Amino acid sequence: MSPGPGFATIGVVGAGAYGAALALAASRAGRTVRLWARDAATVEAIDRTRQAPRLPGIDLPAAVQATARRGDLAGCDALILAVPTQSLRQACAEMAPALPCGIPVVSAAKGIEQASGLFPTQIIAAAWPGAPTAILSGPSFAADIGRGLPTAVTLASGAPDLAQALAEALSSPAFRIYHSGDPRGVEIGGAAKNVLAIAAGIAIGLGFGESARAALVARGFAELRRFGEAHGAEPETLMGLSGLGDVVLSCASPQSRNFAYGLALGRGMSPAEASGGRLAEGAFTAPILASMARAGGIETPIAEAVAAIIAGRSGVREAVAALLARPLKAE
Ligand SMILES: NC(=O)C1=CN([C@@H]2O[C@H](COP(=O)(O)OP(=O)(O)OC[C@H]3O[C@@H](n4cnc5c(N)ncnc54)[C@H](O)[C@@H]3O)[C@@H](O)[C@H]2O)C=CC1
Ligand SMILES: O=C(CO)COP(=O)(O)O
Repeated sequence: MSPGPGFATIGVVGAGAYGAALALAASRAGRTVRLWARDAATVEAIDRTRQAPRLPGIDLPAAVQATARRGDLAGCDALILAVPTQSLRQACAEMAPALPCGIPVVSAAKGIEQASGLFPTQIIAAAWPGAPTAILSGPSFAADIGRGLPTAVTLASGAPDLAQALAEALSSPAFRIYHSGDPRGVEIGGAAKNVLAIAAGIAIGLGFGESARAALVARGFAELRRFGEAHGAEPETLMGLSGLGDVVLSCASPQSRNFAYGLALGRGMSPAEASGGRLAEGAFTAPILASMARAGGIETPIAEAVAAIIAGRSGVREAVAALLARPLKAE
């Protein structure tokens, strides 16, 4: 594919699993990519092995150049921030002074900032005034993208033309990017699905079986819709790749770190042990999502239960018993 006008060079900030996968995807779409890591050791490892430490076994092509120098991103036409949600504000603050005014900034994070209740594009807007913002989200494991398996995600911006141009610039045959003008809907799906994946993992870890998982996913999706619509999300967005699509993926697969975290909780590990040092975004999102829902009078009992377990206010069996004791009502 030949680079379209304007997006020949893409900067990716964060050389973890997803940053490396998106850098590779962008290179497959014909872009030149600068992959920025905050530590020189990661850059040295990529230069030496041509693989990112968090995405082992996947070779990065020469079009992906790793760097720890912010100045190397100055010539980029758009920036993708592939860092955890709770680090997004800091990443913006670090990058903004080094980059040209008006460069589009795309978040790939799936969560809600705990301190503020802001979604990723809102964090960028607050921390990087003047930057056009977008969100990329949808069912896509970094390893699947890396292996070139067929994957589809959504890229949304309040400026729909920007979303379309970026989606076209970053798509390739196996990595299909749909575009959307509903960033809030896309980012709410990405944030909430991680909480539901933890809940699904807990149910399976407790040995409750597949029928229980299906019930939890369906009732959890009803929560996601209530929360999303109350925050201005379009129902069609919530039913799409970034909502329903990602719920289906993350609640079904132990490849999901959030699901795996829930699985470990359900099998009796403490919240501190359960992550095994891996990022489980839903553990950070659950408490703030539940508290935002409570403040808005939105019922989210599954998110409440996950938040209570993570905070140590409830054991897994106790939390599930409370869910099962809820009054039966019209669906
Ligand atoms: N791994 C996956 O399959 C997918 C991940 N995501 C999302 O992508 C985001 C990042 O996740 P992963 O890459 O998987 O996590 P990861 O744990 O593999 O990597 C995170 C990277 O961010 C870097 N980082 C943290 N704070 C930073 C900062 N202030 N400045 C620069 N770099 C910083 C870390 O050094 C690390 O390299 C999360 O929000 C996650 O939900 C989304 C879709 C799929
Ligand atoms: O977001 C993802 C898949 O779409 C990755 O899920 P985990 O962060 O749970 O691994």
